[in-house]
Amino acid sequence: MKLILVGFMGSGKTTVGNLLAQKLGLPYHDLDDVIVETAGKSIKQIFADDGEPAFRQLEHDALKASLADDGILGTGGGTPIQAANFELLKASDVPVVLLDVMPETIIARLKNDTDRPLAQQLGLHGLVDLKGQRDTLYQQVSDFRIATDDLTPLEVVDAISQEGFLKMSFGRN
Ligand SMILES: Nc1ncnc2c1ncn2[C@@H]1O[C@H](COP(=O)(O)OP(=O)(O)OP(=O)(O)O)[C@@H](O)[C@H]1O
Ligand SMILES: O=C(O)C1=C[C@@H](O)[C@@H](O)[C@H](O)C1
Ligand SMILES: [Mg+2]
Repeated sequence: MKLILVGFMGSGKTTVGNLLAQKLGLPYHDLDDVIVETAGKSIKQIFADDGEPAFRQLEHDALKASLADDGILGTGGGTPIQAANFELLKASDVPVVLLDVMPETIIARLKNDTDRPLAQQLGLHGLVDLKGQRDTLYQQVSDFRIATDDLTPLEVVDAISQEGFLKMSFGRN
């Protein structure tokens, strides 16, 4: 991989990752999509049938397999929180960018979402607590942080593109 995006649900990893990959002419890989393809069912269905631990094992296997691929990787919101995944991300020499969001932004972006099982289980305020529990790990795993609350997805792409590591990795802007 050339760049990895991490951040909480609704931070924009999938949206921004797709746009960034398009801009750079690189493939985009979304870890949640890799998991769905491998399992042959939706994330919601994996949680319902097999439980969260089974989902986390699939997620770990997908991360390990994907790191060797070329392109941009958008992780799942919980990916860096699992210790083994945190170690994999820290050990890789791929720049990790944290897309950050304030609680109000998460609530605004996910209020009509029905596909994220944790959002359904915890409710919007439970989600905000979960983000608080995860924030330190998101920060520790990442090389660079962007506060996305007041940026459009394209502005987030521009902010990433302006970073030195991107020029180094891609040799262009
Ligand atoms: N910068 C932004 N400004 C406004 N809306 C955004 C922005 N980024 C993402 N969104 C919107 O927020 C919602 C969630 O975005 P997205 O699916 O990209 O998040 P994610 O980080 O991939 O979440 P998950 O971890 O659950 O996969 C989408 O409806 C998307 O259009
Ligand atoms: O934050 C999380 O733990 C999750 C985020 C999504 O991307 C999915 O990976 C799944 O819904 C779990
Ligand atoms: Mg996503």
